Amino acid sequence: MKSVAINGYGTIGKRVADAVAAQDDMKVIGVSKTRPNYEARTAVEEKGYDLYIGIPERANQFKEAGIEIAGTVEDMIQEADVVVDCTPGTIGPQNLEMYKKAGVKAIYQGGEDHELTGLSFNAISNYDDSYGKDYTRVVSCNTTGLTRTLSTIDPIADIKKVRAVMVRRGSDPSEVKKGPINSIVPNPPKVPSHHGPDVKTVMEGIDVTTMALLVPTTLMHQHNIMVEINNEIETQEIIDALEKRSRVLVVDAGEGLGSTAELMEYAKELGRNRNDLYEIPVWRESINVVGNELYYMQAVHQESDVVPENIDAIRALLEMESDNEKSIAKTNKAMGIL
Ligand SMILES: NC(=O)C1=CN([C@@H]2O[C@H](COP(=O)(O)OP(=O)(O)OC[C@H]3O[C@@H](n4cnc5c(N)ncnc54)[C@H](O)[C@@H]3O)[C@@H](O)[C@H]2O)C=CC1
Ligand SMILES: O=C(OP(=O)(O)O)[C@H](O)COP(=O)(O)O
Repeated sequence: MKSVAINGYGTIGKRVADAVAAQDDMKVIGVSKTRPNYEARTAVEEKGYDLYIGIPERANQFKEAGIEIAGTVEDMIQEADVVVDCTPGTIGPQNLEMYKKAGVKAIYQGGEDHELTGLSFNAISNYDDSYGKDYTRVVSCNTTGLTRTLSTIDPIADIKKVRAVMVRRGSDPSEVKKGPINSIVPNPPKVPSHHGPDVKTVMEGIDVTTMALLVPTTLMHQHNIMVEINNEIETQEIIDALEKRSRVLVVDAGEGLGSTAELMEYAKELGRNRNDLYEIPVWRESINVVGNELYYMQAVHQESDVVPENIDAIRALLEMESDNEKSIAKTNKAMGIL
């Protein structure tokens, strides 16, 4: 049983904690917060996690709020085999020295640059690269979505180049101070966005360029993907491959799943923890091979698709399972992923 610490208990961290707790070969030894808010309280009182604080000077604030703490982040990581760093992008790099000093392995998230760890992770495309290593980075939610479908398509279609337009959610549901609320914003306004270069960190040699914009929605990103392919292939072969791939769902707009809102409603029907949709839904009607070009559209539940990837990254770093498909299957089973 391996011991996992989760540093930063926000959108991603709280989901990673629950996903770790659902596995039979690893356990949560602590989670961390910087403020005594409702997430800190539920972590302790509802979930039963030991809570550590990221800013030691704030111990009194937790005491005054009546939220029990077990120590500081430095204390937490002493006991861990691996720490999953789910702090915001600006904090993560500062933590690396602390992890090195404590001799603990660490997994970062997609808000960090690839250069921080020199290694990035996706369970389907490059699990082996992180096997036994000290530090890796699970690529961002959008990059994970692109990588899952492209690495399923490449072996049968032989991808020549990819061009994608990424429609990104403006903010997460609880981010009340972020927008846009009445605008479509090229973001970044320059091309490429970070997603194309990021896919290259987990799919060596792929030619992929992306452009991105923000829209006023809080749940799900949406991708429009154009792929030039070398192999002659039928549309149905692409559909079959995507249907076989776990963590990817071919969905029918005609069955009432024609929008991101309906997909999130579908996730509620599935009865998942927090109504999460860990899989990447691809609209069946959009999948179309025309000559040497493949077109498709997909969506990404930004809060959850990277969560199972973090579990597989733990198994890779700690050499708990050498076969990526076995780790993926084990994670999927524990989390009820299709
Ligand atoms: N929200 C999303 O849609 C996704 C986020 N990511 C990445 O995951 C990472 C975390 O993002 P979120 O969970 O959205 O952020 P968040 O803001 O929801 O949560 C961050 C957590 O870190 C805590 N924190 C802040 N400073 C800290 C410190 N010094 N020590 C310990 N904890 C500290 C905060 O209190 C908060 O609990 C980022 O790299 C982000 O880019 C990746 C995929 C999707
Ligand atoms: O990794 C994400 O998106 P991204 O892949 O578009 O950077 C997450 O949705 C977090 O994005 P944010 O850093 O804008 O909150």
